[in-house]
Amino acid sequence: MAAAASSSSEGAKVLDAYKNALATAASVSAYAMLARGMARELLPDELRAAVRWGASFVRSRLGAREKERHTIIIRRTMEKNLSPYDHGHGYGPSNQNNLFDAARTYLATKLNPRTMPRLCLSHSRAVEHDGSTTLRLLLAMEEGGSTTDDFEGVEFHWTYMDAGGGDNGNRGRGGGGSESLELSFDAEHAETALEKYVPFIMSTAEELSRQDRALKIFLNEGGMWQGINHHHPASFDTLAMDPALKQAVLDDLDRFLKRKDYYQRIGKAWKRGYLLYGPPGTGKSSLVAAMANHLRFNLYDLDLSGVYDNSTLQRLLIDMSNKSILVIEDIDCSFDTMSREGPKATDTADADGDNSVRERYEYRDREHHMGGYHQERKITLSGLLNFIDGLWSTSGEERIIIFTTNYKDRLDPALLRPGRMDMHVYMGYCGWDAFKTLVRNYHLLDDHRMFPEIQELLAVVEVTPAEVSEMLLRSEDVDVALQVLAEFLKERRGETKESKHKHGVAP
Ligand SMILES: Nc1ncnc2c1ncn2[C@@H]1O[C@H](COP(=O)(O)OP(=O)(O)OP(=O)(O)O)[C@@H](O)[C@H]1O
Repeated sequence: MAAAASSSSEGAKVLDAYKNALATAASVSAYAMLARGMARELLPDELRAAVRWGASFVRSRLGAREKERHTIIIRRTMEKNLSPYDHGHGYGPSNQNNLFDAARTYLATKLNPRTMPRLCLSHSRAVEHDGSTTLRLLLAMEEGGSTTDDFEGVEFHWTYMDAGGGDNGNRGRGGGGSESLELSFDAEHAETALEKYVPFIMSTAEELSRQDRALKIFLNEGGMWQGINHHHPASFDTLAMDPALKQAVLDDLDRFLKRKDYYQRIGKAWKRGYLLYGPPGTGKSSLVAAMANHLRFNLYDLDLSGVYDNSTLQRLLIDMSNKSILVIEDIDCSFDTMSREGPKATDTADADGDNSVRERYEYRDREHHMGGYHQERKITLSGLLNFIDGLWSTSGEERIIIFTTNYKDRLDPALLRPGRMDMHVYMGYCGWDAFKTLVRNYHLLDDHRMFPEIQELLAVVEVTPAEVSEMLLRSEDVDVALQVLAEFLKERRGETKESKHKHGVAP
């Protein structure tokens, strides 16, 4: 009985001790919570940081050692003495840290408004290389906000800090000196961060800005470029042309974009030349627009009749921005085939005393009436080609030059020489594949009972995509439109037969 009493009092003691321990634990955690709350309210930032450091130090001594972390601070503006462009003029746009802008543009694609409860949204006006502006909507983190990005299996942690307090995204360029982005990662990944991740951010941001940019077309007037917005709807999807050729052009453009290092390594100007040829109305201009839209490059449409000497041409070429396309349409009309070189004394008349050669040179040297006075036209094709080769090999990147012509056989051999134009693209009459693209564009149609008849007709009739487009647009009713097209093709077939018969050609 005594034993039983003693064991029950032992049990009560154990229970009491357990209860006490529980009460102590509860009050410790309550105090800890209370202390954390008070510390948040009362302690200054520096002291809180010191306490955090102390806690992490104790943790690292007591528990498993934490991995060492590194942090890179990317400030919005560079320190005065760090800016390579600052020559003591104080802060200005030259102090803008491009990496900050690039990181913000990149991070905007990583922020998810569905999962992140607080984000900033700004509508900013970005200034492009050519001085034009583009409006951009940008999501950004608010002060103290953070996000994690996974790159090649490594976690990169981003935090946005603003010692000046908020107002994210509404500052003018050069303002916001207290803003920064902090990039932290495990120390062992420092190399990946600097050598891969940061360059990846820069190139991704550049690509994103390129996609955003409003395109422009510049025309030369009075020796200067005048730009207007370029909203041509042509795309490689809507372009009616041989599918294999279309793919080859697309692949060539994409390869060109990716080859900066390659061009640098082989010491060649980062440029590419295309010669587009074919009858009128086969889509050469449409292809130029599709290329500009695909690359998001501005177009510079050079009208050589407005360029009177090589120095004007040189200025125009120098004034072009990078990532642009220079187009010279109907190149066969811009130069006489013999005007490539200057006239030599012996060339002024040919062996028979015929003056035709001289006359042809005179095309080049003919005086042009310009604004009330006469000026000699001195621009030559060799001048043009040399300027382009020379200038672009020393300045300018990602340049494309496109010549178009309806008559390739009339072109100067200098232009057709291998290596001069990288790709010759023939834009031909409307074939079956091109027709299917057009009918899909205009009538959202992939099949129709009249297709076999039209396919047969297209195999024997020379008709341009422009003519087919016109017939397809005659009616919104696809049955009527296809009927109109079939009639047109039959008529053209009849004309062709008649003409062959007249000229004694076997049909
Ligand atoms: N291959 C094509 N794909 C889609 N549409 C085309 C094509 N070819 C012509 N078109 C239509 O015809 C119109 C005129 O074509 P475009 O100006 O591109 O031809 P072009 O070959 O440049 O003619 P030109 O030699 O007379 O300048 C275009 O606006 C477009 O609507």
